[in-house]
Amino acid sequence: MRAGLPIALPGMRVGLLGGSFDPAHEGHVHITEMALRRFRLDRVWWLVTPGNPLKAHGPAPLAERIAQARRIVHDPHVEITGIEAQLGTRMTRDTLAALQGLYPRVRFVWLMGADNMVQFDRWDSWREIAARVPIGVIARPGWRMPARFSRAARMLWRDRQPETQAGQLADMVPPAWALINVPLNKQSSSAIRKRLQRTKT
Ligand SMILES: Nc1ncnc2c1ncn2[C@@H]1O[C@H](COP(=O)(O)OP(=O)(O)OP(=O)(O)O)[C@@H](O)[C@H]1O
Ligand SMILES: O=C(O)c1ccc[n+]([C@@H]2O[C@H](COP(=O)([O-])O)[C@@H](O)[C@H]2O)c1
Repeated sequence: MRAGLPIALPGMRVGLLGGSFDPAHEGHVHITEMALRRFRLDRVWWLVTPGNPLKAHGPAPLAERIAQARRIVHDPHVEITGIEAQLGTRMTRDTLAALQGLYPRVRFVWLMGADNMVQFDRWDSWREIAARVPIGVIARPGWRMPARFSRAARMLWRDRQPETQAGQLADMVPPAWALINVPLNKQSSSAIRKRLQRTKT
């Protein structure tokens, strides 16, 4: 195992929550706890990205975002990582390929909020991502229906699992995905950034 990377035992179910976390907020903590419980995961690793390939504006420095995320997460089952910077990957497809090479016996599940499902078909090699790992989608206010009827969801409709099967998602052979309904949380990093900007001016 490469120095500095998280430890995972063979057979562990690890959820990967990729994000800008600019800044991390209670919504991230909430969906992480929901994902741990409903997808029956052993761990969730936050992958704090050096920068979302689809977002034009660069986020705050990685070290700052990681330090702030660590201040708000207290669950020992959750690890805040800068894995993509460590591995030198930016595209999710490349990150997953690298992680699956490094942890061949770990069962990874890609996690994302429903808003990301709506633009998933614009991600690099998104069909390959869906073929590599099961995907757990978590409800977000205003995005449940758009996610359900998104282009990616339509193209992967055969692979959609009923919510009642969410606990088995990590054991399924991909492509497989499930959308879980959870108590909604309105927090968003862009709203926080806007508020901070207003207080500065
Ligand atoms: N309140 C929330 N409910 C559900 N999912 C969320 C919520 N906040 C963030 N997520 C999900 O967490 C992951 C990381 O999100 P990200 O760091 O982009 O935060 P964000 O609040 O969505 O940021 P921004 O407002 O800048 O887009 C994404 O998959 C996103 O969909
Ligand atoms: O690989 C891609 O093409 C790709 C395109 C858009 C977003 N992503 C990933 O999606 C995750 C969520 O990003 P964000 O900025 O919405 O928090 C984060 O891990 C990004 O690297 C990945």
